[in-house]
Amino acid sequence: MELEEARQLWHRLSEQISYHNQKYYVEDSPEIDDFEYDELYRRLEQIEGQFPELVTPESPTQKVGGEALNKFSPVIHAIPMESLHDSFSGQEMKDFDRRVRAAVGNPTFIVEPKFDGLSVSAEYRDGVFVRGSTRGDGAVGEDITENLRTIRSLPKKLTQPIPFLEVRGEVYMSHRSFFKLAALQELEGEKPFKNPRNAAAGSLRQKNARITAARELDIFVFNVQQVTGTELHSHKESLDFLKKLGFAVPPFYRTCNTIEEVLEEVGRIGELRGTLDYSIDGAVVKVDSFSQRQMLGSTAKFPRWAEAFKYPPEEKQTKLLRIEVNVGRTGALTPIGIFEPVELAGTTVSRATLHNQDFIEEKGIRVGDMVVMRKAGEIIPEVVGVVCHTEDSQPFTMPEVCPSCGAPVVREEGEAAVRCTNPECPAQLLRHLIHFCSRDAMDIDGMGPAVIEQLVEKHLLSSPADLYFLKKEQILELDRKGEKSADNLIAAIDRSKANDLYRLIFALGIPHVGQKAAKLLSARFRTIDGIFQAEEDALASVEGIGGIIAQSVLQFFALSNTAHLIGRLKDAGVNMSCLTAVSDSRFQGKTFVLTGTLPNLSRAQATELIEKHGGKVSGSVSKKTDYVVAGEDSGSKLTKANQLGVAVISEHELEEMLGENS
Ligand SMILES: NC(=O)c1ccc[n+]([C@@H]2O[C@H](COP(=O)([O-])OP(=O)(O)OC[C@H]3O[C@@H](n4cnc5c(N)ncnc54)[C@H](O)[C@@H]3O)[C@@H](O)[C@H]2O)c1
Ligand SMILES: [Zn+2]
Repeated sequence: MELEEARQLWHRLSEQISYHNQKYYVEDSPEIDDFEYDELYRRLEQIEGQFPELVTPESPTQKVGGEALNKFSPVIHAIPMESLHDSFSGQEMKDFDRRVRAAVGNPTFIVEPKFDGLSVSAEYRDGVFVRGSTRGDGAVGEDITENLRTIRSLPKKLTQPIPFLEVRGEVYMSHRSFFKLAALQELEGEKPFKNPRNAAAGSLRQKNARITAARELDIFVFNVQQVTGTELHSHKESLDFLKKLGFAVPPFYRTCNTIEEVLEEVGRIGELRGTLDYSIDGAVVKVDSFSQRQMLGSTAKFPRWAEAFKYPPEEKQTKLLRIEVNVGRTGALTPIGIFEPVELAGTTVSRATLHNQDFIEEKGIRVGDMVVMRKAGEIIPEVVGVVCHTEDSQPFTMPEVCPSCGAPVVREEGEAAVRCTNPECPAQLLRHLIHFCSRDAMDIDGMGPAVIEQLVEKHLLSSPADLYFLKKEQILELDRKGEKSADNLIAAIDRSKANDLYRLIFALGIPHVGQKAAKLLSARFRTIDGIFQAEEDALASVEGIGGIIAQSVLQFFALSNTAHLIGRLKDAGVNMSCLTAVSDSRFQGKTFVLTGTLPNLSRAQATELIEKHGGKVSGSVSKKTDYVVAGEDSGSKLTKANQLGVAVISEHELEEMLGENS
């Protein structure tokens, strides 16, 4: 390769790497997996090895990845938070061993798991936690003290009042907590994190530490950055010291004297990794003795006394036996591939999401195909691609009805997913109920997700209508529900029966019908039956309701389950009429004439009121006039109205026609 060619390649690679660094470190939402990233990085390293003149301080190989965000205050790291150099083969590990031996003679190594989370520093004064920060670019990080404080496994007070201590560790999310969070995010219609590492990073770097607190993070502490009043001589000694102070240190590590032992332990950790409840993306090999570490020193980016070994993602071939369709809690249908079981990174894999029809088509997947499976982010298996079709391979198409309830499904414009729209679909029940009771919908105080979940589990709720038939004794069976709170809950349910119609319409969860559209529909059609009977034209002609909403309303009311649900809500005594007259159109098509002086309203005010409700105000009385609103000193217009037999009303009567909320 010529220098010029190398320079171009260098530019391209460093641009790509910088882009992915931004996605990964700053946005916590990578687009490629670590393995692919590592390949780009290694190509850059190779080019720089061949053409050292290309290396600048700006090169991604010379900088620690992250960048402090200005939403947090900066923290200057007194001791730089370095990265680690990666090895991908036994040969590279042997090279590392040789370099170390050349410099220090006979080293002792410690081999630990490499936790895949977010690197942080925590500082203690007199044994009390005072400050925490992210690694950032290694020199300057972000102040995340309040966020770190919410992590239970990080001690806030040490067992000894050490005058000053700074430690380094990795914040992570257990797989159990990750799956729990992903389920919650799905329920709330949020975009779930791709893997536990992003979940940990995204949860920790929250401006609002209360969000962090809800996220169940953990930490392993593996290094003493600075300490006063104590002399430490080796890594092993410092891990013991940290443990005694109350820190969670790596749950296992091994002392090795030869590279053979090191490689054996690296292999063992590799086999173990699928069985752990936290993600590891490698093993770290460290020189134990601090005096030897000092002799080895550091490069601009990482210490020469440590090396990370990265396990390649495991890939295996297997056969796609069939595709099941799962209905999520948002009603989205997801095709799930069922495979001949294979061992991948320590666990047996037989299922993987195929996401949606587009994914299946892009990859050309057919039932019966031989495919390559990979475990991404160490926990979620994925299909990399098709190896070959077999004789009996069959193309797959998504069903047109919901596999859970049989209702027709719809694919919304611009969306990859198809959804079931049935308001009583059992798969979506929980989410529907939570929405139904929420503040902007039926506003049932005390009926939150936890209570609803218990009621569903006990089979006491299988439709929103069931809420209105709940008995106090049934509520008393729930956790932490005493007499008083059961009474309150029953009262809140009861109160919600009197809600205005728009709340009910919104609560039904009709696709595309938000609170605003619910208000417009309620005001225009006045009753649930009015909406039920409305034709598409009538629906679409309401200002603010477009064709899409009209279609969606029509589809929703055409479902037999909808009629059934509304029937039961009616039986329960839930209000089905519009109670407010805010900008409704009850005077649609009516013409008014104002005459004389009205007792309270000016002409302008009266006109505004009539127009607000869809009426027209005209200057002269004719046969087409519907009402003449007459005040004091009405003259010829009143006479004319009487002659033509047009209804004459007073201001008071006009107001009565509008009800209270005019
Ligand atoms: N997918 C993407 O787009 C993307 C982008 C950027 C970076 N990445 C990933 O991040 C890696 C580079 O990130 P990096 O510079 O933070 O390096 P790194 O994560 O590979 O290694 C350094 C880190 O390991 C952590 N660590 C975990 N356990 C440890 C232990 N027992 N002892 C010491 N340190 C331990 C430390 O906190 C340290 O910050 C890449 O190799 C890639 O895997 C991915
Ligand atoms: Zn369904």
